[in-house]
Amino acid sequence: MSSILKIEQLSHRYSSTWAVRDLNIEISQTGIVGLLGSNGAGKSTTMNIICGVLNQTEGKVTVDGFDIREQPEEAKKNIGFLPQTPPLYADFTIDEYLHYTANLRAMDKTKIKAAVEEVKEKTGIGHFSSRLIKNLSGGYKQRVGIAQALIHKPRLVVLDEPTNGLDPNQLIEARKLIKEIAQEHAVLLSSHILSEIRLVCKDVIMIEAGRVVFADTMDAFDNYMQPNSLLVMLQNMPAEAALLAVKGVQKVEFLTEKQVRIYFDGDPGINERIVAASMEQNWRLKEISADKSLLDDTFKQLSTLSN
Ligand SMILES: Nc1ncnc2c1ncn2[C@@H]1O[C@H](COP(=O)(O)OP(=O)(O)OP(=O)(O)O)[C@@H](O)[C@H]1O
Repeated sequence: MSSILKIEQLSHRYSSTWAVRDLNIEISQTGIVGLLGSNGAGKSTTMNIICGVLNQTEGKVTVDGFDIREQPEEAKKNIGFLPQTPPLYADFTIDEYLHYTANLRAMDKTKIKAAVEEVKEKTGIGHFSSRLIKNLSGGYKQRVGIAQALIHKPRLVVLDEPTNGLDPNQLIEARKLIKEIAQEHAVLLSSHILSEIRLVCKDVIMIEAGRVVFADTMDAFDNYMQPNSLLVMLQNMPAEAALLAVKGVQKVEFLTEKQVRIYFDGDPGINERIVAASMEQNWRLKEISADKSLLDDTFKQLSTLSN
């Protein structure tokens, strides 16, 4: 399969500080790839370079085989971009705006009308066609932003923090829409929120201080990010001191009569030691599992450490 996006040895410097260093990324199929990183990690810089908004200091980016710097017009035919602040015109209606963006994309004039209808249908904004953009809710403005990124049917759709600032209902709708889009397009989506990336992405690229620190499937990421707490169900709950006596246990938090959260030092041998202690002291262990609910915190700690 031909590569949709290929980034080779990409580096970018703003005056004296490097925002991106030696980045290599390849996307060859539809689906959603998450670009995860804390604030200032280099996500927007990378996306702006991919989309030809910013010229890189070093390295090469090709989209659908075209170099974004050397053949920008060809490359941009296959890029749809939703920047962090959507480029909307408040005094345009949805229809006016989408016709305008289609013209900016130098689309074949005879195809624009049908393309506008199709993208409105896809993003669920058809019923607001003649409403001014300034009178739309945040969630609908975001949809219009996504619609302009899709209008020319690019192979690659780049969404910079698309779920930022949405309320819980809008979030659910936006995730659903992005998943639908990913059936036909390769989507690169950035976020600084791990749980957000987990909800929508199959693959994740984590960057910190401009460098890739992890790139694989979301499942592999969960294994890489070993949580340092466990959820343990015990029929005969012991006293705190008995749990703290198990080697590696640093803190315990009783959640219910039978469930306890155990914080440990990161040594994976903890499971076996808890099982052994339970057998010896008749705690009647029912279940022991990695505590994924705190992974967001682990991610925050990891990203602070690498800064
Ligand atoms: N125009 C600029 N001039 C100078 N430095 C910049 C500029 N834009 C970004 N930076 C710096 O480059 C680094 C990467 O920024 P970037 O915006 O790419 O990160 P990010 O991961 O997108 O973070 P955020 O989510 O906060 O936008 C940061 O240290 C930032 O301060």
